[in-house]
Amino acid sequence: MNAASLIAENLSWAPRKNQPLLLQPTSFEVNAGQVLGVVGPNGAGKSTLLRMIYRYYSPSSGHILIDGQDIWGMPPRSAARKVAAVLQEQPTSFGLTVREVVALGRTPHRLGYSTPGARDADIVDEVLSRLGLQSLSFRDLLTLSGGERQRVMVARALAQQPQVLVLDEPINHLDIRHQLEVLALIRELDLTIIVSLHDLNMASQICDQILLLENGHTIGFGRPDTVLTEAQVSEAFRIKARREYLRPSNTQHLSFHLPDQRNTI
Ligand SMILES: Nc1ncnc2c1ncn2[C@@H]1O[C@H](COP(=O)(O)OP(=O)(O)OP(=O)(O)O)[C@@H](O)[C@H]1O
Repeated sequence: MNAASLIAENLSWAPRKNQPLLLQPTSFEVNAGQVLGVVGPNGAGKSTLLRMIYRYYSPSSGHILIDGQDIWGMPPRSAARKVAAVLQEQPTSFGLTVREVVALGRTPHRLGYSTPGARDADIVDEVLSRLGLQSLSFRDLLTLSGGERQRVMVARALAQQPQVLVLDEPINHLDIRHQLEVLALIRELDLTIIVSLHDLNMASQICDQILLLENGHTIGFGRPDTVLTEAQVSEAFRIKARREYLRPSNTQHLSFHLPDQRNTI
C-alpha cells in the first residue's frame, strides 16, 4: 500500500509576518487511504490550506506530517515524491504532447539531470491507460477539451507516484459523466486524498471525512453526516439547508434555499 497518514497540527497562514491570519490554526488527521473533503464558501480558505499541503504556501504556524515526517522539513524533491497536486489552473504547455506532460510527473524520481528510463516509460504507459488517454498520447495538450486536459493533469499526478494526492476543485468545468468518473477514480485510488469540492452532496458521497471552513475558521471536522448538518451548512453558507431522503435508495441529500425565498436549488 502506497498511501500514508496525514496529520495537520495547528496549521495557520497569513500572507506576511504580522499580517492577520487568513487561515486560523486548524488541526486534523487523515488515515492512510482515506479521502478528506475540504468544503466551505468562496474565500473560506480551502485553496490556502491545500497550498500548504502541496508546499506552495509555507505555514505561518504548525506542521504537516506525512507518515510522521514533516513535509516542510524535507528537501522539495523528497516532498514531491510524497505529495502530488491537481490544481484548478492548468499549465500552458507550449507544444508538449499529452505523453510528455504526464512524463513530467516522473521528475522527482529521477537523479539529477538523468534521462527517463524504461521504468519511467512503463509507469507513464500504465497511467495513460488507466485514465483512458492512450489515443490522445501524441496530441498537443493545448488542443484538448477542458475535461480531457483535467484527466491529463490527474495522470501526471499519478505518474508522480505520491502517497498523498491533493485535488483543488477537480470537477469544475467537467460534464456530469466526467465528474462522476473523476469522483469514482478518487474513491478507488490507493492513496490518501485531500480534495476541495463545492458540491456538498458529492462530497458526502465520496469522502470519509469532511473539513468545513468558513472565513478562515474550521467549523467542523469529522464524518460527513456529523459535519454537514442542516445547522452547520446553513450557518456557514448563509442559506437554509434541508436534509432529505431520496426514495427508493433512502440516500441522504441536502437541498438549499435562500433564507427569504421559497425557491430551491
Ligand atoms: N497570496 C495571498 N495574498 C493575499 N490574500 C490571499 C492570498 N492567497 C489567498 N488569499 C485570500 O485568502 C482568502 C482565502 O482564499 P482561498 O483561495 O483559500 O479561498 P477558497 O476557499 O479556496 O475560495 P474559492 O471557493 O473561491 O476558491 C481569500 O480572501 C483570498 O483572497
